Amino acid sequence: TILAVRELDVGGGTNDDGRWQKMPQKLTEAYPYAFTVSYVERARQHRWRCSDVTFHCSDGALRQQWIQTIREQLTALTSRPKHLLVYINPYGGKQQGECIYEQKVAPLFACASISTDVIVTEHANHARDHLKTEAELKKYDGVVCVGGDGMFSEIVHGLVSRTQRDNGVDQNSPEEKLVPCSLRIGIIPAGSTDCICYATVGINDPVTSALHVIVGDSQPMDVCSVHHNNTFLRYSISLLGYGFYGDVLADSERKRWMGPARYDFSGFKTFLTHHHYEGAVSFLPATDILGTPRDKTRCRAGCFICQHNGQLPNLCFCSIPEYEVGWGVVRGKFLAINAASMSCACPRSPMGLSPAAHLADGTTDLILVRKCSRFNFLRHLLRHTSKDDQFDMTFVEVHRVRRFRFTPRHCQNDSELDLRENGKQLFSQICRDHPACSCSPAYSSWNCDGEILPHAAIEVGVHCQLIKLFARGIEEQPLFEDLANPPCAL
Ligand SMILES: CCCCCCCCCCCCC/C=C/[C@@H](O)[C@H](CO)NC(=O)CCCCCCCCCCCCCCC
Ligand SMILES: Nc1ncnc2c1ncn2[C@@H]1O[C@H](COP(=O)(O)OP(=O)(O)OP(=O)(O)O)[C@@H](O)[C@H]1O
Ligand SMILES: [Ca+2]
Repeated sequence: TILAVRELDVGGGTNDDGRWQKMPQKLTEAYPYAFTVSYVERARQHRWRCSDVTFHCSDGALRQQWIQTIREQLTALTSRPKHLLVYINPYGGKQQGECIYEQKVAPLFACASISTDVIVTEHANHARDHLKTEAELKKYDGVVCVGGDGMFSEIVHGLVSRTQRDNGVDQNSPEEKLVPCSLRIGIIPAGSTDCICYATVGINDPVTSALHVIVGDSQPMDVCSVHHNNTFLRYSISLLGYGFYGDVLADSERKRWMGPARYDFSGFKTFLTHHHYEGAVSFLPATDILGTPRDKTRCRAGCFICQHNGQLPNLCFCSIPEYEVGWGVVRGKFLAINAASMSCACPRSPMGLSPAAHLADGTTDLILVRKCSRFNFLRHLLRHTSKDDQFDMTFVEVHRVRRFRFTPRHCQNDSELDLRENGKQLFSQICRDHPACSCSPAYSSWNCDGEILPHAAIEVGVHCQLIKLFARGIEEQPLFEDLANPPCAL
């Protein structure tokens, strides 16, 4: 794939790649007109690199003809962005955002003749609010964020809210069908988890992501809307987790100074605390789709399942009252309730929370981990780091759903609570106020893509392919990697 072409001044010796100098002087005298073509070269583990190849010719007009023809071909590729709006979070991950952008990404955008407006954010939600109200979106072919999953989430909230407002859609109604965003989003990874980038590109590497932006890739993605009592709370793209992942996040927020290691520290602490939470999960299973959460097939570039399911009518956002038919309910005590709308693969767990989940199939995988021993929970967690099936355990169940609701036990109808239960509720409240007590507190928090939600009772619906990323999904690794990388791939 060609990225750019430029003239090379052979006589003046100004070129810096040193390649032509290796040619015998006689040859450079005979072919003094040179031009350089930059192209994408695939490296190991889904990495892409920019490589150059220089061509020499004997006459200047011929060189101009080559350059002009290649430039015309490149301009004709309408999927490639020409103007981008870039937001950089200077405080994400290891605080390298600005440096990564200036050193690795900006030169590539310049080489591909992409113009950029760059905003270094000054506070949290700066990017979100700028997109929501001020940004002149008509000027751009896409929005790029430099940061982690939190920064990506800001961009999604800004763009989705803006699109709904521009189209007169009320975000507060959980039944409303949302209007898809037209601008694509690029992520230059510079965060702590980078799970969106990892699961859509296959690696968290800034140069690879920049090249996917330049070649104009497009990957649709599902977005979950989260409501509480007919009030909009947030959107989620990767993980909604109550219990374990909620508690890990709540604890780790107090340890931001530790950087990315805070998740391991809080993970270990939360694992030892071993709290469980009681409640009811009701859900609308996706029955009309291809694929299940226990499949061996994975969502990969050009995924057939996403294409197929993406075309199905999504009955949960229309006014057919019968959609209530077929809801399932599970009540009990849970260590974790997770909804993974995509695999959530990341360096910590290369297969992810739900390895067979799809990026754009209009569903989320609802994973219910019931109360069990610490030993069994550890076995379950450990399976996330290997190829073993984390769902093949008696205390774990998984459903592929279009919608779900969670009601913590102490929030349920008074009529459902008998006297004895009311007594327990009071007891739990006391426990919440006195953390030294060894029983579990009544409520956990929801971890919504790395943000804590203010309510435990929520209602969630999946909006199929609401946004698009500058990515193409993970490409299948070729059987013989070296054959896929011949030395002079143009
Ligand atoms: C024994 C090792 C087991 C390892 C099991 C690891 C499973 C990890 C699955 C990670 C899934 C991440 C999903 C991504 C969520 C993002 O939207 C969000 C924003 O960036 N990240 C987090 O909330 C950040 C969440 C980070 C969660 C980290 C959990 C670490 C668990 C460590 C448990 C240690 C137990 C050790 C017992 C000896
Ligand atoms: N200028 C800023 N100052 C402070 N916070 C910011 C600024 N810009 C963005 N943020 C906030 O910082 C939070 C974390 O950012 P980001 O996602 O880039 O990194 P991270 O948390 O280290 O990575 P991850 O989300 O992958 O774990 C985001 O929620 C974002 O809202
Ligand atoms: Ca999905």
